[in-house]
Amino acid sequence: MPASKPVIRVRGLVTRFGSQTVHDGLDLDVRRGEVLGVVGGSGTGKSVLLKTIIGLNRPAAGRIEVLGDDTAGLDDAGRIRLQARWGVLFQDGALFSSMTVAENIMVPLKEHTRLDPLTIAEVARIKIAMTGLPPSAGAKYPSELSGGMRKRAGLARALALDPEILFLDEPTAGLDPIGAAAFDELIGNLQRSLGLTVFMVTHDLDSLRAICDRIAVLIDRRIVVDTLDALRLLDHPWIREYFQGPRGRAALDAGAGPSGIGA
Ligand SMILES: Nc1ncnc2c1ncn2[C@@H]1O[C@H](COP(=O)(O)OP(=O)(O)OP(=O)(O)O)[C@@H](O)[C@H]1O
Repeated sequence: MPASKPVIRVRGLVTRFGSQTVHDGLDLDVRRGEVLGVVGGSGTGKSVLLKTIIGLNRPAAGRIEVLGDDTAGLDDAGRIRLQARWGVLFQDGALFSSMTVAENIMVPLKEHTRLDPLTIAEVARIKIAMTGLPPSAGAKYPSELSGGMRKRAGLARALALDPEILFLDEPTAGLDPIGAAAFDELIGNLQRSLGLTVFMVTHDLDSLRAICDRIAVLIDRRIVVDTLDALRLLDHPWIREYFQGPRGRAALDAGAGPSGIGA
């Protein structure tokens, strides 16, 4: 794929639930290797956008291309092949509670590869180590882990198939500030070392500053996307309140932006 072609390309997206229109002609390009933070007021359709891009929600209109494939035009086999090229971490980790962490990580490997059981177990061990969990976490059930460890386990499962794109839905929600900062650092390190493209829905201003190259703001059922510094200058009431309010200023003035690829 040429470097200029976006990894995710959304055009004219319309999403409706009954009479409620959540997205109305939304356009978005996500560039290869960037960390895109998706923000917006509560109920503006951030999670629905993520779910629509990964095919869990059917749009009313519009076109979504992921890694060059028009997602609406895929047959079952094509969809399964594409799904193997992304990983998703939902807010609560979405782990299977009846399986150990290692077994959770093995699920996509068993579904999408023909690796032998010993290799699958070895890959699970590697993913556990990559996400900063102790080796002993592999044999534990999700209920035996802290919230932060559960997120790491969910991340390990999302990375099981060495995806090109990582979708994160509020990855630091529910973590204390130290846990959240450590998780941001982990995502940033993994993104750089693995060359991931990251689509991250978040409310966390610290995460935006720490690891996002660009920010997509859901406003008026569409998206405005730019660097943090450029967005902060925009004269829109929600953006002003979000970035220039006391919490925004405290978080964003605490340090410079990431040294990522920028706009
Ligand atoms: N399956 C569904 N059926 C009907 N309405 C839905 C469904 N999923 C989402 N919605 C509605 O779509 C809107 C956008 O929801 P979404 O979860 O994307 O918001 P969000 O921006 O992620 O909000 P928050 O920041 O509060 O999590 C909301 O009004 C929600 O009630």
